Amino acid sequence: MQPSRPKTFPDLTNVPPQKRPKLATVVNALPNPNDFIPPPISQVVRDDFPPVYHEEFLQENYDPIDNEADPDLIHDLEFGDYNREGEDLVASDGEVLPEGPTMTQEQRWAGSDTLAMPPPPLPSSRPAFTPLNRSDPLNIGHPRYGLQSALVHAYARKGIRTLYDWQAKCLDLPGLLDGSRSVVYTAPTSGGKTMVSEILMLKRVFETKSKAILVLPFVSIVTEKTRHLKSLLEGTDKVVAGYFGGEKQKAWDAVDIAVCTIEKANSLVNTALSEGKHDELVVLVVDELHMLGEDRGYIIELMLTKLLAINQDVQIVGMSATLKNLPLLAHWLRAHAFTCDFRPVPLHEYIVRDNAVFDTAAKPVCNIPQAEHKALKDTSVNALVALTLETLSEGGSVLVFCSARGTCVETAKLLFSFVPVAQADIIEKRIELIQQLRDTPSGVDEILEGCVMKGIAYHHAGLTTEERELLEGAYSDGVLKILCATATLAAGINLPARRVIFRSPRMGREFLSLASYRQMKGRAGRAGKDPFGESFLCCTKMDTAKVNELIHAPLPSVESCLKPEKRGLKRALLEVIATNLASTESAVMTYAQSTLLYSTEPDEKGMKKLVDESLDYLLENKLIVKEDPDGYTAVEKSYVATGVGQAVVASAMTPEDGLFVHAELSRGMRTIVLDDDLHLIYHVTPVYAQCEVDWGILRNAIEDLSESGNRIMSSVGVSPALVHKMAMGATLKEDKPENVERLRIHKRFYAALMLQDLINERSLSDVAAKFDIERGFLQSLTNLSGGFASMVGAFCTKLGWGTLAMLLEHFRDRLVFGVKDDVLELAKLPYVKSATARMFAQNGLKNIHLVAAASREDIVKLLKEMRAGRDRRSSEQLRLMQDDFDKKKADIIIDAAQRARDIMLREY
Ligand SMILES: Nc1ncnc2c1ncn2[C@@H]1O[C@H](COP(=O)(O)OP(=O)(O)OP(=O)(O)O)[C@@H](O)[C@H]1O
Repeated sequence: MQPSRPKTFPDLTNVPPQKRPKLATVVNALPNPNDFIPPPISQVVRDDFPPVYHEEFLQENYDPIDNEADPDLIHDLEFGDYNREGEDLVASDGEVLPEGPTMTQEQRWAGSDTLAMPPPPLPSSRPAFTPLNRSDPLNIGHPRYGLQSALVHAYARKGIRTLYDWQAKCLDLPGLLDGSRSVVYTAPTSGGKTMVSEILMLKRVFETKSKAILVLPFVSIVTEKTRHLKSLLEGTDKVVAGYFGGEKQKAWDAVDIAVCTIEKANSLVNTALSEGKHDELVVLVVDELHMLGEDRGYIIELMLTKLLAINQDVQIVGMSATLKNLPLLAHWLRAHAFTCDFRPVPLHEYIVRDNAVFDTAAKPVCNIPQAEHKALKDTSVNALVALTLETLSEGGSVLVFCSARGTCVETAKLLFSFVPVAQADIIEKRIELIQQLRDTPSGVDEILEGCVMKGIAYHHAGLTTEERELLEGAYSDGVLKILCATATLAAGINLPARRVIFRSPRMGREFLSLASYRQMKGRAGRAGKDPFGESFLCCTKMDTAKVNELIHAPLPSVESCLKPEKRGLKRALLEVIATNLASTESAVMTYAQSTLLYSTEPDEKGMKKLVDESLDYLLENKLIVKEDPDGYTAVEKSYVATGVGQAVVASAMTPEDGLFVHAELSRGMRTIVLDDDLHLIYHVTPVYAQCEVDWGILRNAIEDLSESGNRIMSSVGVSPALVHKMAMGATLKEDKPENVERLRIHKRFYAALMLQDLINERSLSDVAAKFDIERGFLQSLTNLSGGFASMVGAFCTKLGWGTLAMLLEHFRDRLVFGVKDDVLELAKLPYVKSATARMFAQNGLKNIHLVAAASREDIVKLLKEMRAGRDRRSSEQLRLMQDDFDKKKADIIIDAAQRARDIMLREY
């Protein structure tokens, strides 16, 4: 007989691990549409885990400051006298609270993994005790950290009141807090590295009234961090701005903290150098410093080398979770090296093979019983489902890393069959999420919609930015419990999970790299929510040896990418010459000797040869010229950047891309066709977009071109004969430079055709279908083009081609908003995407002034009409919620239009 089952999962979040029911009990108690009851796991994994709870965990995570308005609490923060070094915990009302188990300093230092003790019960309600003492060096309000009260409170609201011991020790290194020494440090993922850099950065910015740059690897992290710092600094006079991609850049003069992608940070440093404003920069923080050794990382090396070469007092703060040759990097950056292996949430790592679970020493831990359900015959699928359900039953969340986008969708669908329906309150939030997904420009996929109802989603680069942001937010808020994702998720924003499961040790066709594996498994364990995190790597027998190698591999040393076989020195030297940092041969050589490359291999002769070869390339391609000494004072010839060389640096292109763009623009200027957008679109289509041409589709597209389209095609060098041949199956080998160039032009033209459709207001989904690509790819192409349009604009401005620069800049906006000229301003309003802007215009709201004067009812009516088709699929409940939401949206739209109108009137 089937056991009677409750309708929902039991909520086990606050139940200590040993008191939780074993997996078998939990799973058997689940409602299951498919009558699936996995047999009991013979030995529950949980039993083997030391229940690691400790005082620090409880204190850091019990957050009395959740209640922002509590005046007593604010008082306590400022005047409290809780002494961490042994005194009692004193409640705000004077009551002395019992002490939990404490860690010795050594235990804290060694990391919490070493501490195993029974968990003290979590009190259901606990009075706010005074956790801070301004004379305690661990207290973030201690004067040595120079944080203003507003900042201390802001951190406290985020749950950070005291520093971890390692953070305080690191900050205590000589010269760090006064900014006179640089530092590079490592700590495991989620170890709290960011806090150290933030204290250093904020202290200096407030004390010196100078600027800081924070360098992060991806746009998503730049936006997340910009938001975080803005909320932290709210109410102070400091301005934070994000610099990335196609965004219009805020003038650096008006900004105190610039949060940048690597490329943008380098551009800011170049601008500061050429304008002689580099002394305004006091701190430069580089997160993920190990990226120095990766493809884009050479720009980090160029940037840091420039700062080292000017001998300015810029404090460099570099951090990473995966750095092996720390001393070498510290030596190069004239910095302290600091390392620690503390992780506030311990991580347990396992390998799963044929339903057997092993620890990293290959010791068997437990067996996952094989279910009889036919969908679970494959042992890796069986393990995936059992491991996922167990964590769900405990109220935890799961990240399932999959090797490809298709596998993400398949995995989500598979889990959908076995995950039960949740409680009503969370269902409501999921319905809201679905509605928001439906409201995105491309709507929501039906599979995703179904999965979301059960708290499952997939996440990969094929989704649009809006979709990904909504899913990420819902996952962080606990509305979604399972994310099936590709590696892009781990590399992007921080979305931790109780349990991380790797469906296989492969990403795409490649075996997992050590760096990716570390980053992905590091997502296990949510600080403040989980007592520990777990990572399960599923593999087959065939993979055993390679998996073993992976989990025991030492970290690779970071190497310079300026080696001649990698990036070389061309861009580096062009930048220092164009920014007047070095002009003579000896100065260029001094700069080259400040690189990581030279620091790693101090071979003067080898470096001289490399410098000479690079200078020859720059001279040959007329990016620099050699000026003779004046015969009186100068003893050395000096190098000067030509107009094109200056333009390449100002636009932040590589010399190769810059030369290509220059050649194309010069040709284009002679034959420019202005009766069709396509020509200008072609020039803002990124030369580096990874766009594979479907030659059959290209052939069809060029057959449909207008007469002016045909002129543009031949003007840029697209050959219909070649397209036809390729569509018939011919190949063009990239073994000759002219073939490489021809392919590059055809790829660029193909991408330009996609962009042309978008700015003529065809929907993302339609264009993606026409060119048979994913919507996410298409969207990232538009974002890249927005960024590239700004680069080409800067290029033209530097060359004095002002009119062309203006035309291209205008296209930047049209690309970003995907609209024709007449509704561009409308599309910039919040919640008004291209289709809504067009709908407004067609219904008489043709400009900002008219929207500003419109009534809430007018706007609500139009918004309702916009989603009329989609509403047919919605339930009554959902429609009512949507009506409410429309009213809020209408108010925001009108308010934004009124503000935009006022600015326009003022400027006029
Ligand atoms: N002293 C502290 N007290 C309490 N929480 C902290 C403290 N320091 C950091 N945290 C919290 O720990 C979590 C992880 O910290 P953080 O993001 O700084 O780690 P990280 O080492 O930079 O991780 P990653 O390698 O993933 O970037 C964050 O939620 C942060 O707010």
